Amino acid sequence: MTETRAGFVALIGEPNAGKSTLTNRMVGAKVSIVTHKVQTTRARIRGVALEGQSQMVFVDTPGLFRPRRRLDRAMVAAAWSGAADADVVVLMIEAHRGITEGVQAIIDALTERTTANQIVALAINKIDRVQSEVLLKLTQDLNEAYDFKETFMISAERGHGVEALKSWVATQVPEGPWLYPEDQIADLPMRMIAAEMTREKLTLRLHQELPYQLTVETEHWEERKDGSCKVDQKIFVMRDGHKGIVLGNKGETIKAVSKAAREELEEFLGRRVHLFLQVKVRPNWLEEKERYNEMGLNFRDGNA
Ligand SMILES: Nc1nc2c(ncn2[C@@H]2O[C@H](COP(=O)(O)OP(=O)(O)OP(=O)(O)O)[C@@H](O)[C@H]2O)c(=O)[nH]1
Repeated sequence: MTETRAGFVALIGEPNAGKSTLTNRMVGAKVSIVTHKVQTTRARIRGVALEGQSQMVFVDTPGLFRPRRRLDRAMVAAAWSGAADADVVVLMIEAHRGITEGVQAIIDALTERTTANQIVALAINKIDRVQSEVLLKLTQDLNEAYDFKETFMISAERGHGVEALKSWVATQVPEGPWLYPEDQIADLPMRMIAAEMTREKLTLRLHQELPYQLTVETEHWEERKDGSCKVDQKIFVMRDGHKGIVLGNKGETIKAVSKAAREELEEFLGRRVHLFLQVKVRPNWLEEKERYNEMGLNFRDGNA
């Protein structure tokens, strides 16, 4: 009864189906610190959601059906790998678009690409955009086309049906220990995650040169009316010489880092980001950082 459950959940669907919106809703504020650390493994982890004793790890299937005109077989095969490891696969469809060519292609591939152990469900999204008759007919047609274990009608944006879907998925992931310890999925303010992303890109770019001698802080986060956000970050280094290294020849290092971090943040948030990086020399940041960490720790423990 109190057995823990944990598993991988893949949301698949055509671009724009609402996968990011749904993930964000299900994961909520609990964005995962592992998100950007586990990316090098096969599937990219979008977030970890908890429901009761269940841990659901949402994996991304990047660019699954992007080639809209001609579905290049090799490309689709590669993209399916994210879904292949998932315990639960949720196909997301846009209600108002119905069974498009792309949706049909995914359904055709489902039988071949999924194994008997995998649970495949259907989520018809954007139900706010259609009449109920249309929805019922679509549900029927889709379930004739494929034997989905369960069908959900949702509006990821408005939140309708999302809780039902989440609770159901929680019961479908296999019994077993959690995949990520709870302290790794503690609430992390988005600012910290964004800073961590930039720090990681710097570390990757600079290799051994100064991995732990710099720190990144998000100073300002502004939500813009057009849906994008503006993020200002400061990179603190200990010496003038380090500043030069971080900037690189004609600023090329900082430019590359900024681009990589921005792209990752955009993908994570599912929207446009304007990222501004500034390098500052602050000889004592290491000690300050320790205090900061301590505060961060207290912040998390503060719930108790
Ligand atoms: N009307 C309506 N719009 C929605 C709903 N869910 C998502 N959207 C919108 O659909 C668009 C695409 O949503 P995303 O979540 O970015 O879709 P995605 O599947 O992650 O897209 P890719 O990243 O291109 O694969 C956004 O403009 C959302 O605001 C919904 O329930 N109703």
